[in-house]
Amino acid sequence: MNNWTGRAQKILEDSLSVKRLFWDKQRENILKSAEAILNSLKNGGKLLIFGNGGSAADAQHMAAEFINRFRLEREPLPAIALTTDTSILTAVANDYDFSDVFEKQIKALGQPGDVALGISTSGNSKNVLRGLKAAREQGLLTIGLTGGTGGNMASFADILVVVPSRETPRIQEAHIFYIHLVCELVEEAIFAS
Ligand SMILES: O=C(CO)[C@@H](O)[C@H](O)[C@H](O)[C@H](O)COP(=O)(O)O
Ligand SMILES: [Zn+2]
Repeated sequence: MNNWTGRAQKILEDSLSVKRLFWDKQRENILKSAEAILNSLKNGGKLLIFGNGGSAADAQHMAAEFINRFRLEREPLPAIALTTDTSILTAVANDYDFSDVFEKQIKALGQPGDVALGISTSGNSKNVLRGLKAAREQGLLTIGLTGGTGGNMASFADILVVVPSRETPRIQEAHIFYIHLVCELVEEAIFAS
C-alpha cells in the first residue's frame, strides 16, 4: 500500500496556509469586490462569471448559488456563467477563435452596472482577458480572481483579487473559499433581517 499520509498532510497544510495568507494579504480586495457585487445586485445589476477548466466549474458553481440559494431561503439573485452553452462556445470557437468565447457573450448580455467576474489562476487566459476588456469597455465593473503574479489581469480588472501561490490547485482551493465567502456575505446583506 502507498504511504500517502505524509504527502497528503503536506498538501493539506499548504492548502490551509495559502487560504490564511490569501485572507491576510487580500482582505481589502476580497471585501471590496463582495461590496461591488452587492451594490450591483441591489441596483438591478447582474453577475457574469467566466473561466476555463476548473475555473469554468467555479463560475457555474457560483451562478448556481446565486440563482438557487446559498444558506437562506430567499428569492433568486441574477448570475450567469458564460461557460455552459456548448452551442455558443463551439460556434464562436469554430467560426472565430476560442479567445472570443467570453467577449461575444459579454457584448451580448452585459449592461452598464453589471459585474463581470473573470477567473484565471494564471491571469493569462486570453479568452478571460478579452472578456474582462469587453466588459470594462461596456461599462461593467470588472473583477479579476487570479493567483501568483496576477498575470495580465491587472490591466483589465477594476478590482484584482490575487491568491498568493504559484500552485494552480492551491489557488483554485482558495478561489472556492472566496466564492463561498462572497455568496454568504452578499446573501446575508440582502436577505438576513
Ligand atoms: O482545474 C484545473 C487544474 O487544477 C485545470 O482544469 C485548469 O483550470 C485548466 O488547465 C485551465 O485551462 C487553466 O487556466 P487558467 O486558470 O490559467 O486561466
Ligand atoms: Zn483543478
